[in-house]
Amino acid sequence: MSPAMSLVAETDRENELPESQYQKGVRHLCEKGIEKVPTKYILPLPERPNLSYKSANDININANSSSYNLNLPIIDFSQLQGSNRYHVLNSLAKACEEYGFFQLVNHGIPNQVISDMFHVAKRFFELPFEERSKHMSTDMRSPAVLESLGLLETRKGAESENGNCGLEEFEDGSQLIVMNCYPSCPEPELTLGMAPHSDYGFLTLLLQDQQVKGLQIQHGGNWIFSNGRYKSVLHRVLANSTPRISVASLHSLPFSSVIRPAPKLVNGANPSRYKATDFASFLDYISSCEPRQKNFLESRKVT
Ligand SMILES: O=C(O)CCC(=O)C(=O)O
Ligand SMILES: [Fe+2]
Repeated sequence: MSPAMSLVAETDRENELPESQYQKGVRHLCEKGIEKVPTKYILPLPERPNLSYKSANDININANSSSYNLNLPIIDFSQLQGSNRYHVLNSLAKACEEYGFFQLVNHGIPNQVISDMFHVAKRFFELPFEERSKHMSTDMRSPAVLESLGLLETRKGAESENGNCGLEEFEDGSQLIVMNCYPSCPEPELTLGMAPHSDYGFLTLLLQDQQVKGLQIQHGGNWIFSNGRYKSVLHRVLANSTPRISVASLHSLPFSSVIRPAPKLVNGANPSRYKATDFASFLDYISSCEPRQKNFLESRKVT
């Protein structure tokens, strides 16, 4: 679409809704039967997904690979306990360093549990707005928080008394389950399902819709805990004319922990590249309007 044509598309929007309707979330807007993407969600041209041409920096992640898709490293979880452990651990480290993403197979989670999870998420999002909105809260410590897009269920472990950044701290760490609902979008080429962001924390396990694709990752971004060795990669989700649900389980240290590069990875030759940070700073950052590319880690870089 040429810039002139896009200008016409952006100014020719009828039936814009009152601001109060937007605060009720995108799913609510879609339930109202919108036929065009409201102006406030239309992205400037350079930030829109180019659905016919994928930039070399964008990598689509989905179950059935197409010509644009990168072959993601595959980690066989069942082999982690066997004689192949050393090899699998090496592949895991390489995947985290090179891509910041991998596909986990033979994880042992029963198919029934996975389909129940999707079923529960779907049932929740199908509830009337009045029911869903009972869970609306900005307090991340409440057991369930409804944001405009998804439902977060938070579980906070006991605080660790150990101040170092060893893996044992994760045993008492925090888990956040995010159920994302991407309703059918009338004009997927004008917007995104989820803006570019990097996840906070140690590891995100993502359960994706097998039928509807949308997740894209970009090369770049660094993860604070590893002092830049393992990446918390920038990723985004395309809008789609078919509704999509995903469930992300974010595993991290206790919410109150201060996170900094692991002392073992910092020395004279490799000085700390990131400022210490905590979960509250992350929440402040992602709820701020700028910048659009929400790479929290970049914002914590020592300049
Ligand atoms: O929906 C997806 O595939 C990704 C969701 C995501 O990036 C997130 O919840 O942080
Ligand atoms: Fe994410």
